[in-house]
Amino acid sequence: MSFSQKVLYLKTSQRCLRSPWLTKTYSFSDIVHKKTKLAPLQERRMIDRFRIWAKGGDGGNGCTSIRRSRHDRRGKPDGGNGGRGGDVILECSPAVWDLSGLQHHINAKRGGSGSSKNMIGSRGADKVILVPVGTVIHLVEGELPSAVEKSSSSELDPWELPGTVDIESSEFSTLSVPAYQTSSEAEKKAKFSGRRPSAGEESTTARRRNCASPINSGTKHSLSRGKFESDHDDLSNWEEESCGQMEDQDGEDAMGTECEDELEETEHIEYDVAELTEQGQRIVVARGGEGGLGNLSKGKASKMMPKGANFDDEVSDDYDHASLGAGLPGSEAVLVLELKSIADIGLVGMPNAGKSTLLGALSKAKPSVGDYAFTTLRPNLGNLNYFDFSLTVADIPGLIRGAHENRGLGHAFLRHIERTKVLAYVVDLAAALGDNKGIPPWEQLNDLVLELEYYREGLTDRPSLVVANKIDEDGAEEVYKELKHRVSGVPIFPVSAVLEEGVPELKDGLRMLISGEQSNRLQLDGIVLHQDSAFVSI
Ligand SMILES: Nc1nc2c(ncn2[C@@H]2O[C@H](COP(=O)(O)OP(=O)(O)OP(=O)(O)O)[C@@H](O)[C@H]2O)c(=O)[nH]1
Repeated sequence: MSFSQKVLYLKTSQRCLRSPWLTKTYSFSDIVHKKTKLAPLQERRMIDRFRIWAKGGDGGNGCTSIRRSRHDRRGKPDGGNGGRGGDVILECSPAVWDLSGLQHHINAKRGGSGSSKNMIGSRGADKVILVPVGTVIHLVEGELPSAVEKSSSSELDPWELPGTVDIESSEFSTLSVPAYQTSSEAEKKAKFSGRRPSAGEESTTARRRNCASPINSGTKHSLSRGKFESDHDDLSNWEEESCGQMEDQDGEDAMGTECEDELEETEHIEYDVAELTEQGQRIVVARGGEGGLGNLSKGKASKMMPKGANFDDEVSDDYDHASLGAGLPGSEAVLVLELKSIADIGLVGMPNAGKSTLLGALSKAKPSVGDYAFTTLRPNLGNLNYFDFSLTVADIPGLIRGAHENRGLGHAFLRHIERTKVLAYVVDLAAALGDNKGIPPWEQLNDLVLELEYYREGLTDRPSLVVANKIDEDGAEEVYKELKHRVSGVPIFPVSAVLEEGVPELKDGLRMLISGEQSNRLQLDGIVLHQDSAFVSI
């Protein structure tokens, strides 16, 4: 008996021992491994809220290098600057349906270190994350996201120079950082954007840049300088480098503790700071840190100091040559992404009311249709075309009582309704007919309005109409008459989505709501729930 056969035998015998009710001795092949059948809801639940931690790539370290020759024994500095770290970018793409493909922690690449002969380190690669159309960004920590032009990262200039000698530049985007208050606005911007603050900005608490965000530990970098022998006798050209020799000194010094104290904040979310609504739209959520300066640029930077000021004297404490050479950490941000579909018309209704079938009849969309509840797990979008313009229709997953308390798909679809201009309440005329145990259409409407209002007050306060679906079913005509009797204030369209009957009239009705010719709203006052009905069979 081979080893694997022994293992199988042991497993089988153990299984038999654990199951005393089994009288028959099962051979291994008799044991059927049944795959548990998952409900469709469990299989592909839509993720429309997701928390991410984004971190821009750290800047590469500057290089310290001296180039000597037989004609120049003392040598000249020729260390290149470190490359800028990559950005974390969110890109809007219609190819993505929900936020399930995302990861919680997203890091862009670090910039390359500079090298001798004034060679600049490579720019760290951006991390581009695709998110669906209609993604709204809420900010928990970090800097506000900033929009970028519609261009792919490959088109970005790979030789984009880090701050280098332009240390007084203030052209960087003026992003505000609401959650953390520090001594000056300028320092605050620099701290979170991962850029090197200008000399003026650095004056008081320059070392704080080492704790660029509350997520960073107070890790301090210092450059171990290369040792140069100026009286070297070798007549050939040679170079000595100490590129990227960085030491991480763990443990917190006094300044680190100060930083942490300063940044202690309770979580405070800024809602709706940005949204991605168009294909290709890009937003930078975490910026890469600037690269450190090579010793060539450091020399130039010191020459740019105001006359009379000595570079070393002025900033020796906090902003010395060593720290200039270290790449700055990338900025960090904690965000909550939320998906809210954008559509002109939202089809709202109970499960199985026929919303998906109706969307298919109104547009060329082909959503999945099933005779079980919650066939639709994510909003399906379709285009409703008129001869002169077109509208977007969203089939929003079925709503049940208690959805505002997150029952059923709950908030997963309620938030999608927020971004529709017009509501079409789809009711099933046949829900309570004969043996069907559903609820009558007027009660369906009452529940729908209640759920929307419980979720967010005023959500139903937008132009609406009622689609009385399944008019083709036996007895549905009478229910429709009763419905018209009980519901007032909104137009009601009898429709058979399956047979596409009544669809042209419905299209005209929707058009009038969108154009503003009609602005009826469905309100609870307009629904009569209890009255003597002639339809005892319901
Ligand atoms: N007789 C009849 N049946 C219809 C009509 N419209 C839809 N149905 C049927 O009703 C069932 C549910 O249709 P769907 O379009 O999946 O309903 P839904 O409202 O999208 O359902 P959820 O995805 O659960 O929200 C399917 O079996 C359809 O064939 C109609 O006009 N007449």
